[in-house]
Amino acid sequence: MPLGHALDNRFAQLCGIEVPFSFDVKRALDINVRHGDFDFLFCPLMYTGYAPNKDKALTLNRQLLPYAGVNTGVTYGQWAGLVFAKISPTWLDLDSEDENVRVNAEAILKQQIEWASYLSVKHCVLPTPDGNSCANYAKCVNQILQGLKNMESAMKLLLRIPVGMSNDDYRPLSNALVDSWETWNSFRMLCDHHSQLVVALDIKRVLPPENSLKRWFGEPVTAAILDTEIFLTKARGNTLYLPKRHQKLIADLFHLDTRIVISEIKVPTSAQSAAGSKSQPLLAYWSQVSNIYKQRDPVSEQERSEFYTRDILQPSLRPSRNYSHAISYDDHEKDLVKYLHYEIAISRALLERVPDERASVIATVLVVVGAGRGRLVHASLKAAERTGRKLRVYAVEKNPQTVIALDELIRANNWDNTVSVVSSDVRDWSAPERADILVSDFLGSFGDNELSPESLDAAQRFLEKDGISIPSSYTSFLQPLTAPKLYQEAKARKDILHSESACLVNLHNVARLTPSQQVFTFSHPKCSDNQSNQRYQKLEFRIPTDTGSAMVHGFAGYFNATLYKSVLFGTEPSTMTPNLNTWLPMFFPLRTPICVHRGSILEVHFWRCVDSRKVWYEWCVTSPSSSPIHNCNGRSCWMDL
Ligand SMILES: C[S@@+](CC[C@H](N)C(=O)[O-])C[C@H]1O[C@@H](n2cnc3c(N)ncnc32)[C@H](O)[C@@H]1O
Repeated sequence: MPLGHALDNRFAQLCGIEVPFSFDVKRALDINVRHGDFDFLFCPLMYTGYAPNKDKALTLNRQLLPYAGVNTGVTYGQWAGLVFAKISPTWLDLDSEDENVRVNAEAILKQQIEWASYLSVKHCVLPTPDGNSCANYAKCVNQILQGLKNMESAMKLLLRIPVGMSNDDYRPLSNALVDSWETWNSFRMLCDHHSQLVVALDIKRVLPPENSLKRWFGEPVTAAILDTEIFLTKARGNTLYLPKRHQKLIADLFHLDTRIVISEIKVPTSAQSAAGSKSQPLLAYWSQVSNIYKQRDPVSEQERSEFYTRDILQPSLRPSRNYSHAISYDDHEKDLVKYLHYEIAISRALLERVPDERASVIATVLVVVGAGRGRLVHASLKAAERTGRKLRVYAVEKNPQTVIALDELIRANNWDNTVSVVSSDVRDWSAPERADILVSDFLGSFGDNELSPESLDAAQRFLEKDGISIPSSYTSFLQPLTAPKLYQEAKARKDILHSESACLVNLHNVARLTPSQQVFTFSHPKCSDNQSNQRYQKLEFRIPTDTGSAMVHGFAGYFNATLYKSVLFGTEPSTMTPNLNTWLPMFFPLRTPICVHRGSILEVHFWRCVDSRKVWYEWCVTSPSSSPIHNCNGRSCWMDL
């Protein structure tokens, strides 16, 4: 049973089969998909043995070419959903010195795509370009891509790119070898990053180093073709298996929604006996892939709910304008992990501040600044109960709508004796007494990007000299990314605003090129009122030598916060707190992507700028080449004070 059907997902294209040319596509579909184990067919649409007359240029559309699929009874729905068309490579020498060969190749490439489009095929796999010379090939594909824009069916062109080496090619790593990622990169740059040009990876037996492989996780890898030669046979029992690294690669590709294709083209006869059936020689290969799919970690509810937000640029929050709708609070309040961390931090602060013997006499003054609908007030009261300490709470909130809900919560729970609701901006509030503990939740995805430093500066004037701020510090982090999808999205808007605005993104189809590095740290309470909230940081990211070259489309931004002493949480990937859901990573784009080479240094400058009305970031790259300084004077994105 096809993998998609077996998993109750009849329309999923999870595992396909590459078959040789056949005029009778319906029969091939019946054998492999309808009555077989595969979700789709990957097949040539033109007889592969066909060769045009080398001495004569073809007249486009005049010559009848040997196509498959003519009058075969395959429905348009089946062409669209069950067939990936393979554009035959044998005579497609689009960069030939010989003009006739080149012109014929151009004509036949176009005709094949037109034929596929006429049949409603949605995926056409293009032959691998020659790494040394492919400009004319790219020019033809680019012309086709421009034509596709206006067509109803959004056909994708998959460029077939080998990854690793087959046994025959194997030599210890040599500089002379063309890095296939570079071939892909130069081809997509020639086609101006067109979103319908994607990748079909040809997975080979000997895989490149881990970092080099990881680059593909940022690319639009729509299919991965597994040659049967990558499967090994156990000495005893004749059982097929996949090497560990291939297993992991396939699992990672499934995670990116890549379709896996098993190629029937070179099935060894030994495999037929391993499969135990001559009629279905690929069953054993299919089982290996299917097991990898079934063994993936189950998708959590949270992941499922975030599925449709993957790799979509969302405007970053602006504290002065957000939280005007109840829904913003609904989203925040779902994060139980966040509130639990606050509760633990407040408990520890209470225990250290008030000794056991004075617990019944001392009431700690705790101010929640930006109390929202009261979740931090609740966490504070739970901490008091848990530690047996007394509290006097002020809940300060500037949004009058939210204050209604906050007030309601306090009265409904009979907390009025302990909690006073203050409907005011904290900057304008005259506190009736000094606070021992200040609890706030102004952190943004990049730590300080929702004006936590400025808001807490205003609150510090009513904090006791030895008072505690929760959080007590937070640090932002940056990490260079390959993220062509995000780049395409920003570019499609065709304005400077989108190409240099920091956004929130559920990062999925991206490659993280180096570990992240710290950018700005803020601590509270501040030692001196004069300490500025402006910051400047220069960072140097070294691209690992086994990565090869890579494209940087921008930077992911994260944060880590210390709530109180050892109570920490954050989103920085190497230390991130599990199930902390409030914050998506930030994305700081580059207007023009920058190519970095293995072992090189990527030098980045980041500024946090402040004037009397607003706060904003500016950023640029100065090595290996210089970018413009982005978001000059906060012209595209800023936070109002
Ligand atoms: C991220 S929400 C947190 C709400 C609440 N603490 C929670 O955890 O559900 C931040 C809240 O701070 C409020 N706020 C922002 N700046 C403020 C200021 N200067 N004074 C008072 N409240 C402020 C906003 O209106 C919003 O309700």
